[in-house]
Amino acid sequence: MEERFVSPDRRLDDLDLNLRPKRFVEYIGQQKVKENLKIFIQAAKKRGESLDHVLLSGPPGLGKTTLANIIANEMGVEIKITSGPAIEKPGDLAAVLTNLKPNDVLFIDEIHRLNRMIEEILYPAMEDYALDIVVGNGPNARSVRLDLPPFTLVGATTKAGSLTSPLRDRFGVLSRLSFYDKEELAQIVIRAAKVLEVGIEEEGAYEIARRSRGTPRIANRFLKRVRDFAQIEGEGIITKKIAQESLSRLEVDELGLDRIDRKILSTIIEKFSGGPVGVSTLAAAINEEEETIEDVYEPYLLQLGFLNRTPRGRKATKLAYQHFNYNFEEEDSLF
Ligand SMILES: Nc1ncnc2c1ncn2[C@@H]1O[C@H](COP(=O)(O)OP(=O)(O)OP(=O)(O)O)[C@@H](O)[C@H]1O
Ligand SMILES: [Mg+2]
Repeated sequence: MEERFVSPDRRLDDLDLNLRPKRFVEYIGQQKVKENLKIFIQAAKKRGESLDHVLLSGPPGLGKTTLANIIANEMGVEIKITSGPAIEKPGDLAAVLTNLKPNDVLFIDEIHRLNRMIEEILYPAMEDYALDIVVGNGPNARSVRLDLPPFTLVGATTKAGSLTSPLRDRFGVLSRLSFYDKEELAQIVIRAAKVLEVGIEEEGAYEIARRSRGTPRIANRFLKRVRDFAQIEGEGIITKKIAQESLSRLEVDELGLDRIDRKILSTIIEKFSGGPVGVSTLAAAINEEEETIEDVYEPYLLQLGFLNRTPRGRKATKLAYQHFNYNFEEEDSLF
């Protein structure tokens, strides 16, 4: 299968766990989020308490899992990792909760995919560090309350809007990650190049940064491919020229858009006269999952100002027409 740099498939990255920053000093960017968390962590440690529950939201690959691990490291506690879809039965959650030690971090990835029944168990756990379980059945069934140690729930989601409000309200800290700017991404690439032990010129790092759609995961994936070109066809050092040539060969344009982005926009423009078109219709037209379009591709196209979300569907903007060399006709004015 063709390689997809934008893909949220995390298995690709797990091969390089050492690329993942372990402490705040190595975690580049997200200044506001970082500064706040640092203070909350210091204060919790000073009081000898657990950190308040933290919700991390933002598009794939911006560093939510990384940050969850850093929080545990900085607190000096252990992290237990699970995910919304992995917790199927109340017993699954009870097993995780009862294994926590005081002040530990419980990381629930894709927390918007928890089912309602599990959510209900989570509420008293988050609020009172208590687990209500039903023992016995039929007329003998009764509810027993078990005490849990104080702990920190760190939830991660690409869809903060899909969280139920009772769940969202139980988080004390809501941190929203945003796309990284070019300087930050260039720093991330330079740091990763050091870890991977490949030479890189600053201009080369910027060339990768510019095309990484504000996303560290994509920057690191590009870096690894460009490294191959540099080592086989170059002198082993990533220069601007090598970075440019290899990224064009990977069909990533100078804004970091790939074949799927181009397909999304050209379809809206050619087949749907620029939109509005509903995301399900669009997904069927280009043979992609609706969720992939919404979670993976759209956030960056919206950020670039190439796409508008309207109540009736997606519209391509003038900027998109211009970038892909289409003729843009202004909408008829009523006046
Ligand atoms: N601030 C950062 N500084 C340096 N590297 C980073 C930073 N954030 C993320 N990375 C790199 O990007 C990779 C992807 O980050 P991470 O897995 O934490 O993203 P995520 O937000 O959890 O994505 P998903 O929503 O798909 O789970 C990490 O393995 C790490 O190498
Ligand atoms: Mg993650």
